[in-house]
Amino acid sequence: MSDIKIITTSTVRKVLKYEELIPAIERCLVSFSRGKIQQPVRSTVEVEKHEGFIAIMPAYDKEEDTFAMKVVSLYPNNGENGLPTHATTILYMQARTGLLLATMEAEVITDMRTAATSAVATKYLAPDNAKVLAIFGAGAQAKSHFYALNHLHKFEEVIIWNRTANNGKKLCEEISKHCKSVRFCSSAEKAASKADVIVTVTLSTTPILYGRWLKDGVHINSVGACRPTWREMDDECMNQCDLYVDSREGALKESGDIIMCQPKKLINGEIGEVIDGKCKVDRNKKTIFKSLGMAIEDVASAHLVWKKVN
Ligand SMILES: NC(=O)C1=CN([C@@H]2O[C@H](COP(=O)(O)OP(=O)(O)OC[C@H]3O[C@@H](n4cnc5c(N)ncnc54)[C@H](O)[C@@H]3O)[C@@H](O)[C@H]2O)C=CC1
Ligand SMILES: O=C(O)C1=NCCCC1
Repeated sequence: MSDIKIITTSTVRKVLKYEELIPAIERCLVSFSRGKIQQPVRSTVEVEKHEGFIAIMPAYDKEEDTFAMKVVSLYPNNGENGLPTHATTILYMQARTGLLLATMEAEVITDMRTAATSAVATKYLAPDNAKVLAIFGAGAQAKSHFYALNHLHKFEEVIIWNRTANNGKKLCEEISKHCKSVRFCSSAEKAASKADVIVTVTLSTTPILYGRWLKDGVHINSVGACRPTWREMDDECMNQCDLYVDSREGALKESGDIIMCQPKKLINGEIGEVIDGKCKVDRNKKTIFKSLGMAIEDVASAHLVWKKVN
């Protein structure tokens, strides 16, 4: 047995590329919805004293014979102290023996695989000819979402809204090298009402996106609000849209946007069912992809990284 490898952030950054990651994510979303993935809904431990939580996320891909487990902590208040709000590690194990092959620093994997998942959802749910992308938030996920979505589709205009204008403007500066028209907008309403595709990637626990702002046919990737009492979208937004999720089981346990919605909001399908042709989509309708994040996305990403370093 060779030594266990420690794979650092800089290695992950070097080897993980959207051109391979996006198809790998698309494949595993289908496998998940076909029941070919063994993945419990993640277990979460609340650390009330510090307003944080820690979750463990294991999954086994029966077709690929790959296994990994991610540990993720989310401490929203860290941001105020200049610390990362999320900390993540993946244990990549040999499925055949259960032995540990590698420990991977997983922040870049988490940013990229979440954005790749939203890119896949956008490919299947967004209106044809989407021109304007609005991103709500300016953190790690906002950045990765721009790059993943820009990889699949060239938007004519990208609008960033963020609670803190300075951070929003900094993100605009960075991504303006890759898109002709990028601007910061201090009004969430104005940003949303122009957009064909909206990405919400904030740590807000109350709605920041309202149904009354939405354009016809808009597609929303809602990536934040991963706790049963947290919201990113108001009831009107939820009720105007057809709703797709990564995992029904996960969404019904964790998504405040779905659990708290009045009247009760029905899920149209899992994105894996859409890709697989088992669930028909009307692209003229407003759609939401509610992403909670799945361990199998980490398994697929870690496997790509592992193949590159071996
Ligand atoms: N669905 C998934 O697979 C995953 C979801 N996430 C979620 O995505 C969201 C963004 O994560 P990161 O970019 O890594 O975090 P980050 O800490 O890098 O950025 C957070 C962003 O939220 C904004 N924000 C914080 N509090 C806010 C409030 N009350 N109202 C409006 N904006 C607020 C900040 O200004 C910042 O732009 C989080 O909710 C996170 O938990 C993260 C990883 C995976
Ligand atoms: O899937 C993940 O990774 C996460 N999802 C929700 C927020 C924490 C990280």
